[in-house]
Amino acid sequence: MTNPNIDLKPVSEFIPEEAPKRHIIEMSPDKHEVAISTEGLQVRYGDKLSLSEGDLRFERYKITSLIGASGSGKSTFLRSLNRMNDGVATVSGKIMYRGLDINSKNIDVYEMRRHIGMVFQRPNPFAKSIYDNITFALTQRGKYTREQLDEIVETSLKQAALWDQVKDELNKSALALSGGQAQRLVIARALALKPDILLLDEPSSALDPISSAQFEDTLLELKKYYTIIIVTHNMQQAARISDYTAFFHMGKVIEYDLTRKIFTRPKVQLTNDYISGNFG
Ligand SMILES: Nc1ncnc2c1ncn2[C@@H]1O[C@H](COP(=O)(O)OP(=O)(O)OP(=O)(O)O)[C@@H](O)[C@H]1O
Repeated sequence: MTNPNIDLKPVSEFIPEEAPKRHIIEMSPDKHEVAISTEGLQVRYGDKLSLSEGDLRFERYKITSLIGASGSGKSTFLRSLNRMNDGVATVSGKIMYRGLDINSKNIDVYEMRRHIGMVFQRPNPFAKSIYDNITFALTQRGKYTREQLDEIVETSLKQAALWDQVKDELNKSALALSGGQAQRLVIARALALKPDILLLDEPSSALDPISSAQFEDTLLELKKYYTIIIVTHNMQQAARISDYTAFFHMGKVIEYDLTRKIFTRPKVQLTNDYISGNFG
């Protein structure tokens, strides 16, 4: 007979769920130059812990893709890297950039974002001319001559592979650009601030296949000068452009390795299931 004073829980609740196996690449300082890293990063929306991802390192001048099913925490992670979750979520842990914890209170977030730029899923040009879109943020905080601005506009548009298409109509409204051109413009806008790291959140999901292919070529060109971390749902894209891939699942990175290893011989079954389309 059971004792009615004891609230018996099902036995299954006493057995801890087995933590999924993980495999995270080691990056040794003598072999890999690390551009940005996290230490004990956790993100909570209200009471809900949505991301608990300890220590990850991202190599300089490489492209790292963040992949995983919807809701696995990719954007939450990416947005935390340049404090886009401030005011939206509670982000604890360290984000180390050039020896500084940029998640600490005394950081000038605006200044930090000049170093770590972000481009969102949907291109969001300002209702201004192409030229002013690129120079707007610069002129808000600094003094530049017209010649300096002209030079920055030209260089950024060239890097974003848009210069040839728009060089004769820089005063045209940016709202008249096509989707692919607008995405390049917002990249040029981010590049004008001369960032070190570019964070891209599904940047080509709204583009047609041709624009998307051109966009991938642009990224491969940009990685000569920038460290790129990109969220993508497109497995082929991750396989084509990235040096490293991190697979997210339920707020954790399950596997993080060289892209060719992730896509040819992943070490964790869950990764294999995801890339072979068994879930997500
Ligand atoms: N602003 C928010 N407020 C509350 N919960 C949020 C917010 N943004 C994300 N979440 C939750 O955090 C978890 C991770 O979401 P996140 O958007 O980071 O996933 P994701 O992998 O980027 O998904 P997707 O591929 O669909 O963009 C989800 O459970 C989501 O509901």
